Amino acid sequence: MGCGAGKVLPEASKKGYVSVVQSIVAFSKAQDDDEPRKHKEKTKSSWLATGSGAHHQPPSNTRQQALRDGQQQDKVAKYRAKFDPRVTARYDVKALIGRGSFSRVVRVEHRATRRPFAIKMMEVKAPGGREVCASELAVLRRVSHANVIQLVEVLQTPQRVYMVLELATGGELLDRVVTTGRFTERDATRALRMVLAAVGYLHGLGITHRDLKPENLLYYHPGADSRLLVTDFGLATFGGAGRAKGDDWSLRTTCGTPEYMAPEMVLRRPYSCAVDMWALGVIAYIVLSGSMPFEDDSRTRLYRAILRGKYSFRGDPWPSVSSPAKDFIQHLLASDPAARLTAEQAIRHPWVATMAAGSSMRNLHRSISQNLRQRASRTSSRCPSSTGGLSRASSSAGRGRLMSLDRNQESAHRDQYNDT
Ligand SMILES: Nc1ncnc2c1ncn2[C@@H]1O[C@H](COP(=O)(O)OP(=O)(O)OP(=O)(O)O)[C@@H](O)[C@H]1O
Repeated sequence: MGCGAGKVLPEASKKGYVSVVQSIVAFSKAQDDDEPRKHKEKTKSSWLATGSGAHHQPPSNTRQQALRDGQQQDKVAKYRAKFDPRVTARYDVKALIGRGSFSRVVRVEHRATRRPFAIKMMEVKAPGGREVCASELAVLRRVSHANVIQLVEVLQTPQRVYMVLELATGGELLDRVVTTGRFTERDATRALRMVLAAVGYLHGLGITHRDLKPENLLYYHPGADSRLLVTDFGLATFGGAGRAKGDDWSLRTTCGTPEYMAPEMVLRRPYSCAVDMWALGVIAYIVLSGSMPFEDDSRTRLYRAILRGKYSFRGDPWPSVSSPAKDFIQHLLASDPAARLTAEQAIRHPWVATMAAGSSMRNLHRSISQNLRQRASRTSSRCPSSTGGLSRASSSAGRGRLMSLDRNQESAHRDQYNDT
């Protein structure tokens, strides 16, 4: 999922939006370690770890556990030292949650209130960092919705921006699918309704997310009644969604994660917020089956499959999945963006609206988990450095998040894939 070399920057933040940020502290000077970051490393758990991942393995003895605890403490101390003292005066850094392409995310506690938060520290001096940060901030300052991660405060230095965010402790969407032991179409609709509510809200504000995928959907808390939150607005942009119907075709930058990219984006045609709805179709397919509708080691073949709209409902658990669920996916994975469901229409689709009334009791958990594990072991045998997770595995295979293709690659790219 990491943004590799060759990225083109997203649009800079737009002015004129009212900020929901409670306070902004602009620091005049800052300490900076400027440590070069060679690769993205995530330390949090993933659904894969229920099978073979290191993060979930039980300690073989207490000495090893103590060693691990010590290592974790060292890491926290290291991260704490990287934070500007004015930030640590306000927030106590408790644990490292993960790292993104331009960011480190830590769990913190507000010293005065003892309330927990996440701080996403972004390197604005890194190439591309300023733009990603500006996009994310522009969007986060504008939004306030139960299913969208909430920005609480922004602290900044010349080198870094510290976004204080509400803390999501419930794990990623697929973690929950795997760990609950029971997963039905009703559960899938429950999750998708929350995502659709968020996406409908964003599109209504004229915001296109452009990187919707299961890893960017986090549960607020571990309980069964938790809200699901859309996160990671680094590629989000204003435009393409002005009328919330996907008829504002003003976006052009090719970006996102290849497996989730809509055909019009693959073709580098002007696109709209309908690209988010395609990504939701991919997410729905994954959530119901544990497999990807479009997947290939070769980026060329992957894009061709996307352009052909070539996916199938073969193999487990598809025979057990209801026709309305498949119909829902088909209306999102519609090659013609104008024919694709909008968020508003998707939430009214009979499968979603009835919460899969006709098929809610079938337990799909076993097949989904099996497919996820099989995919993970296939990926890790091809690229042993993979730490697991759908996108992380993809990333190791060289198919992580893209910001854009170079302008001069544009026509060659279109010729290469537009052969269907
Ligand atoms: N508010 C939050 N609460 C809990 N965990 C979070 C929060 N925000 C981000 N994370 C986690 O922190 C990690 C890093 O997230 P971040 O958004 O910085 O990068 P990313 O999306 O993983 O990578 P990239 O920047 O390449 O897209 C992820 O594992 C993410 O799930």
